[in-house]
Amino acid sequence: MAVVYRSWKALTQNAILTRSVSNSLRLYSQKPPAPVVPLVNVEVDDKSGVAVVTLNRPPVNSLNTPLLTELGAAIKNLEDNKSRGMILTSSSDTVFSAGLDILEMYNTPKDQLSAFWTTLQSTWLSLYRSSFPTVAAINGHSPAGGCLLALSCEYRVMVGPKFSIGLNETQLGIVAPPWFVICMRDVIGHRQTELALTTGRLFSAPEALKIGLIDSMVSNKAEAMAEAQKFITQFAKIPPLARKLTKESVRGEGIRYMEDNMIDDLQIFMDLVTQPKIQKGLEMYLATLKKK
Ligand SMILES: CCCCC/C=C\C/C=C\C/C=C/C(=O)SCCNC(=O)CCNC(=O)[C@H](O)C(C)(C)COP(=O)(O)OP(=O)(O)OC[C@H]1O[C@@H](n2cnc3c(N)ncnc32)[C@H](O)[C@@H]1OP(=O)(O)O
Repeated sequence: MAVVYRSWKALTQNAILTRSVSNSLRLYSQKPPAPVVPLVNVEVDDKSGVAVVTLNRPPVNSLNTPLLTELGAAIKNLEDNKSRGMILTSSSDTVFSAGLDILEMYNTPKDQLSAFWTTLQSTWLSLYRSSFPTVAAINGHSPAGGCLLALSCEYRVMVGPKFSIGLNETQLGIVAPPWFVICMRDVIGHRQTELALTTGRLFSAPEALKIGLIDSMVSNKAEAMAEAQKFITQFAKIPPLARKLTKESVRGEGIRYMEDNMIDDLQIFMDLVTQPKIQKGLEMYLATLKKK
């Protein structure tokens, strides 16, 4: 028995030695690990105290769980530090955000699907009810979830005329949840929302300006940033608590909807999106995007 033990021990020690030599050799031959690039950049201007939060998930800033988690953390951080305001924009020249990452909803295990949706719910709520002023500087296309992010800010400046924005969910065979609808309705009104959502219409920037989906159209990102700063500056003289409570009151319906219905909303999402027919639709939509 002792012999067996000794030889087993020698064997394992030998294996450990071999493994550690080969690990070291592998380390020498490996490239240095790629730097971890944040999916969301936050830069706070020293003078104005305004934070520029830049979505940075090339190529199209599709919203997956890690990006939404980072965005949620960034907003919480600004909240904790009593931020003066936030401008939400994109590092891409052509896309603000392509909306929810369809790969998070297609063929996804249930626990991941559930984590994805609850992260979206909580990040959305923290943006929508943030105590500080928020502006979307929309410097590219902004369909579906991208439009939701923009609608959740208090002011929208969009680079035009060539980019588009809207809630196009029905075109994909899915449904914009009630809180998406509330956001749209509060900005463009009931009638326009019904028309826009049932057709899944994407609006060009001039069309969006006409129906009030955006507040202003500019010709480049620098102009968008300047106008966004200007919007936030007007709050310098407004007492922050009065501002925050007023915003919460105006946005009460959306806030209460989410607070009271988080679990039901998740359940409805899970039931709908896991249906074979919807999965097939998402598969076909992904294929058309790839074929372009
Ligand atoms: C009452 C009950 C309620 C229950 C609710 C239930 C369900 C609803 C669930 C959710 C609501 C959904 C919200 C959404 O946001 S769904 C996403 C909708 N988004 C879109 O339709 C936009 C699709 N993308 C585009 O139109 C274009 O990409 C673009 C944004 C106009 C940019 O065009 P561009 O030419 O610049 O890029 P490409 O098209 O070549 O794309 C590059 C690359 O990215 C991939 N991609 C694009 N968009 C997405 C996406 N949203 N998700 C994942 N991947 C995306 C594309 O396939 C390309 O990939 P490749 O591998 O070919 O490089």
